[in-house]
Amino acid sequence: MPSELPETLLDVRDITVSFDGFKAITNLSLSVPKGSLRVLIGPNGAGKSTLLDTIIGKVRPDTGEVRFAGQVISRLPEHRIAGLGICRKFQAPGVLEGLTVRENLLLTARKDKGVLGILKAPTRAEQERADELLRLTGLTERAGVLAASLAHGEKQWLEIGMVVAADPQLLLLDEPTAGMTAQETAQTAELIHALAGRHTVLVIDHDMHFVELLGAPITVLHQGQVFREGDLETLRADPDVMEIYLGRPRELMAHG
Ligand SMILES: Nc1ncnc2c1ncn2[C@@H]1O[C@H](COP(=O)(O)OP(=O)(O)OP(=O)(O)O)[C@@H](O)[C@H]1O
Repeated sequence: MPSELPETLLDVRDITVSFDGFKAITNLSLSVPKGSLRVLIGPNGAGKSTLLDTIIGKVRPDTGEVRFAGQVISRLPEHRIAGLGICRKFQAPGVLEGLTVRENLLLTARKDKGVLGILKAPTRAEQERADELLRLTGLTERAGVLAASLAHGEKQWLEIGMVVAADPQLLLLDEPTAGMTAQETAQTAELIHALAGRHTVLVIDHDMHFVELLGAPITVLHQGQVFREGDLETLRADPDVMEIYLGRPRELMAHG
């Protein structure tokens, strides 16, 4: 492969997904380069969640295929797909509220997750990984605090840290800033920027202020198809994009 071309990690090829005859996704193709950050937006019912469900193998496409690092994964069982390094945030092992932030990260950073492995003292490498995840998520100061007493945003960052502990190649984040304050939202954008590069990140969000902070290429879905791709400025100037948000144009224009 020529080195100047970015390597495609996720390649969704012409998929159609239906539920009892209703097409939630129709002939959708999407290609995401390795190490990149991509944002997925679209009005309610556009097919965003269904697309993520299809990528992780929870839903099967009727036709078309999903390729990951060149391999067709759309016929693999869900656990095999996860094993290849695709992680969706809600698949994070739930935060254990009775443990500290560091203990939660340490638990997910353990290589040997069997009962006997968990009982052993963590290795130096596992401790270092937990500390690295604390730094990444901005939770170093909160390391010794019980997860139960974290603020909403902090708990979300801990969950992201726990997903990242498995070192997924592709990270799928479905509305990571839901319920967050403006300050927490801005910090989440920074965290996601820090993740991109080592990981490939696909984010769904309705919060256009957050999307603006991400500053990444955007794919607009509408009625189960890719409607447009571009940056936020171009999309906001596109009357057809405004049209599909009709009734909710504020959603697309929102600043803060
Ligand atoms: N399990 C299902 N059974 C039947 N229809 C479904 C199912 N899942 C999704 N749909 C339908 O498929 C379409 C796409 O839904 P999807 O949840 O993927 O949209 P979305 O873009 O994620 O919307 P939102 O922004 O509201 O979460 C919708 O019309 C929805 O009602």
